[in-house]
Amino acid sequence: MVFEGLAEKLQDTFDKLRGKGKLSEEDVKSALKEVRMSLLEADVNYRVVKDFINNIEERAVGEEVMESLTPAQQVIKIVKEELTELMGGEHQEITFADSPPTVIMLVGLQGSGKTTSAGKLANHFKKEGKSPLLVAADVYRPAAIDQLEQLGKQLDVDVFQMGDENDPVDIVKGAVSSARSHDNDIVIVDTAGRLHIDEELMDELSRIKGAVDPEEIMLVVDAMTGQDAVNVAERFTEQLDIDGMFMTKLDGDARGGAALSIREVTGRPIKYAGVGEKLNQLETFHPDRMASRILGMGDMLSLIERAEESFDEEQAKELEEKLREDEFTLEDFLDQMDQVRNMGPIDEIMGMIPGMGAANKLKDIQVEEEQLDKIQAIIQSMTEEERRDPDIIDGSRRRRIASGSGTEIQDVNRLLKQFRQTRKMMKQLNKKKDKLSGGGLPGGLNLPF
Ligand SMILES: Nc1nc2c(ncn2[C@@H]2O[C@H](COP(=O)(O)OP(=O)(O)OP(=O)(O)O)[C@@H](O)[C@H]2O)c(=O)[nH]1
Repeated sequence: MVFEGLAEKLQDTFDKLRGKGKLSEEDVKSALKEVRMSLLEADVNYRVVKDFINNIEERAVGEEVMESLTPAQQVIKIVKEELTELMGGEHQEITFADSPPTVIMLVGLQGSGKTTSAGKLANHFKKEGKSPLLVAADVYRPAAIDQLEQLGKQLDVDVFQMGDENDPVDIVKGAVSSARSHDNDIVIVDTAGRLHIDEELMDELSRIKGAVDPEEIMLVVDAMTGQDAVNVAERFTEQLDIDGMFMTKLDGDARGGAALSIREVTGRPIKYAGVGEKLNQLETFHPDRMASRILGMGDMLSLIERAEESFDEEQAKELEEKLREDEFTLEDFLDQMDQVRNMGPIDEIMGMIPGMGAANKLKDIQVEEEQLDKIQAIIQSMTEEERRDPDIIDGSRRRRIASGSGTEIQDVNRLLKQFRQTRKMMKQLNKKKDKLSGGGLPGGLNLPF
């Protein structure tokens, strides 16, 4: 889960503070000492931690907070505000061109996730109704061109390429004029990466920048590389004057050192985050929501957005219809489960629900994940007919399904019972909803478990 280790420690510190009632200056100072340690252990840049703690101390150790009715809450509120500020305050949008196309140039080291992120951005903008063009400007790694072509096919997005024998500057120029004539309003350029920053790479990127004057130079950095990512970002900012960052692999970053330091060190904000390998696993980066998640206060807005990225509008409508007509089958149950799992690991999803965030409450989630695997295996072991009409599943069929899925007969029984209850509940919920609003459940959020 994103920032799992850090979140757990900070939440422990604040739980202790909450338990105290009245706070002394000493209490606040010792809590801040713990916060400081946790941030350093999370690999946050030393200078950043120092300023951060000083700012909080200045605001928190004073009469106003100490004398308030809820001093612990006040301290936590200040920490949340400062964490938000640390990550850049308000979410920063990319700059769109007055007259399209908007050119987004993705830069970064090899393996940072540039090509995948280009695909994610194209998918994201397409869902917003735009018409993106992906540009293959990495001519040194022929596989990168193929990879982009594949992504384009998968997403049904246009790809511009001129093979690997042309100058990237000419390719990008060609792409921009092609976008103009084909009404592509966003051009996403996948540039070459190197293992290390070198003059040749920077020179090429500068030439592309000079030739097409992109609205947005976005550095793709890998969160898992911690302070190395921060150093890379510093160099790219100095040499190329980047506008913002796409931080990848945040899903695997339990510490959070790069995400928490990079804006303060470079002065450039994170605009998007990658939270998985799949193309819908992109998050618009909102510092306040991220701070809220770290402090265990949940993040419903990102959860809803993630659902919107993952759920297919058409499927949602179909499902709603089925629920209404009472035709919801185990097949649909399985589809829904797939879609929910598509949103990301269950612990991460749960962490976005207010009150569920406390990382220590999420320890059981691993078990939940196994439970979901089991359910999936059971349904997959049924025949099509059984999935459509579970009432025909008698004793001997149950035995067959259990052995086919490597589960116990009780597991099959439990699932069938749960399914019947869900169906009943959905029907009632739909009736109520109909009465209240004359409409069905909101698209895509009909979770059957
Ligand atoms: N878990 C996770 N993996 C990611 C994410 N973004 C990219 N990856 C993975 O990181 C690896 C490298 O991604 P690429 O997109 O090929 O990297 P690249 O920067 O284009 O590489 P070069 O073309 O060599 O410069 C792939 O295995 C991706 O699936 C992310 O947000 N989370």
